[in-house]
Amino acid sequence: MNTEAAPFIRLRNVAKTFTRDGAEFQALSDASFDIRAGEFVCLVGPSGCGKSTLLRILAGLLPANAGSTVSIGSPADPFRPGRDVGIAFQQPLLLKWRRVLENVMLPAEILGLPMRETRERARDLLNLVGLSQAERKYPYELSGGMQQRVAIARSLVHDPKLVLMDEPFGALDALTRERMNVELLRIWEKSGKTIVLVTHGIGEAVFLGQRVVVLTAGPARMAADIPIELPPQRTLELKTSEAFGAYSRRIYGLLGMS
Ligand SMILES: Nc1ncnc2c1ncn2[C@@H]1O[C@H](COP(=O)(O)OP(=O)(O)OP(=O)(O)O)[C@@H](O)[C@H]1O
Repeated sequence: MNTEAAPFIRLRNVAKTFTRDGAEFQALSDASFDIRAGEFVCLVGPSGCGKSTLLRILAGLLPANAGSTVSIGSPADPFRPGRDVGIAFQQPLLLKWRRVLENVMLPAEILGLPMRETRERARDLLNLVGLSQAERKYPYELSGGMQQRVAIARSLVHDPKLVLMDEPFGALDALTRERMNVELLRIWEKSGKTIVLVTHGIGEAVFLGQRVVVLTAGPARMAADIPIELPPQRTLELKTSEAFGAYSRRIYGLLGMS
């Protein structure tokens, strides 16, 4: 008997074809990998290789081609895409007329979850992202990094099983981005969520991911699924280590950049 727990997400031969100007266009082909519950997986690859397409398939926003297997959750604990997914994008997309706390509460409000518990949870999350002093501020009063922290708190407020992040730090300056990477790992450890994060940054993927899935363009396909065996306590010094450099070089090589 197989005693190993079934993965939380199972992808087999996932492909997506779009029709453009009357012709078929392959945006993603043959993505096959598993994600365990609580794992942090990064998807890395050049522009147009199908990263966001894969994220949209995981979010249940886009159907994959026939023949693809996308299985999330289990029959005993079925996955409900609208309810169980939290999303953070490159732009924080906060509502400018709502205060920080009210922005964080929004997904739970839309889902009709109880307000009192939601407010408490939103406060806990603002504390987790280091913004408990800012709950009554408006988005324009916050820096870009602070706004992105609000967006991360918002993605967690309805207690989703899966958090999908599409270049969440792409709009931030390099130093804030590095700081947010460390913060995100801390938030992930505390929240125990399964996170799938899309990035163009090879260093960012190696630093954050327990695994890095490499996608290539022209044609779009999955090139590798690499376990990152670096110490669990990831500090910025790690980025100068030999092991970190070796993982990064391997991914640059897969992307034809070395
Ligand atoms: N709805 C759609 N209809 C037609 N083509 C699409 C659609 N969505 C995406 N594409 C195309 O599929 C390809 C993959 O797009 P996708 O956004 O997944 O790439 P990406 O790797 O996330 O790129 P980037 O890093 O630039 O965001 C692109 O060529 C894109 O133009």
